[in-house]
Amino acid sequence: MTQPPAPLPADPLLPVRLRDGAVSIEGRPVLRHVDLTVGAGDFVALMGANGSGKSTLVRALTGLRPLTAGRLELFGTTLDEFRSWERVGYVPQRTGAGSGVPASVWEVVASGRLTRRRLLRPLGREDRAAIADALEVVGLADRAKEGVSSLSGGQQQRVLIARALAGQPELFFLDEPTAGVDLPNQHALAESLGRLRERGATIVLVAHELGPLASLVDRAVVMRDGRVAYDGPPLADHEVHHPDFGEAHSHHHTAHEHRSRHDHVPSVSASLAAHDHHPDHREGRR
Ligand SMILES: Nc1ncnc2c1ncn2[C@@H]1O[C@H](COP(=O)(O)OP(=O)(O)OP(=O)(O)O)[C@@H](O)[C@H]1O
Repeated sequence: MTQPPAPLPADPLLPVRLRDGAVSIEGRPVLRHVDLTVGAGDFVALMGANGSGKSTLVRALTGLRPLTAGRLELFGTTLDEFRSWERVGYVPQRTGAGSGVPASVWEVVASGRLTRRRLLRPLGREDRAAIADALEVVGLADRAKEGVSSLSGGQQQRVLIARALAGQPELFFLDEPTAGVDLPNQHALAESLGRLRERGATIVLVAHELGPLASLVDRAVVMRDGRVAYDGPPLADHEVHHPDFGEAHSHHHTAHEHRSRHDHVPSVSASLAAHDHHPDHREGRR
């Protein structure tokens, strides 16, 4: 008989703590026995093959997909009781963000301010400043008036990030922000995320390959078949996709262990480090 996990003392300093999490979809187990702790200021990459459960895990961590078992706490509060959603930003997988939507870049980013605004109040000075700042961070301040659909895929991705940013969350989840994004825009994205990280944000993102993000990531969590197969310093992209990859690499850390490991150097081949990028290479920059 399996015992439910005993609750640990709440730790409001931990943005995410999932213990023995499971998700079943239509009776099929998609996540099993997932333990994941994310400390304040961590930059975690969720990696793994297609269908390994990365997106489902992110949805579970944002409360969008209910856990069928386990215990999830955000900032030390169990999901059932958690109300501070303004502290959490979520950038879903891009599905043609602007296609057919006649909204301007500014409008889309302003919509991310809704969680902070009081109901039916017009945007105040603080709201406008947060929107302008978010556009600045993603390098699209000069495109604010343009229609989202006129932007490239990579720029649309940055609009979505700015929308989440406008709400000034402390914890960001991004699902495959670099998917379908060309290399110059991946660099621009890495720069934006680097700025967020400098501000002390906690970032959890799904990535197939790290590319220009490699120099930012301080921990990789590799999913395999609905389980965490590896949790530790980033691996080179070819290691993650190696067919022999599996339990032998498993290396779970407790919150305490993790906090003491902040100074390790990512072992990823970071040949495309963000700082090598010249701003003129940014797509759409004028
Ligand atoms: N809404 C759904 N209905 C049915 N099955 C689903 C649903 N969402 C996910 N699954 C299944 O759960 C498994 C994990 O999917 P998930 O999207 O989490 O994987 P992933 O690692 O994010 O994959 P990808 O890299 O392709 O996005 C897959 O087998 C998928 O088919």
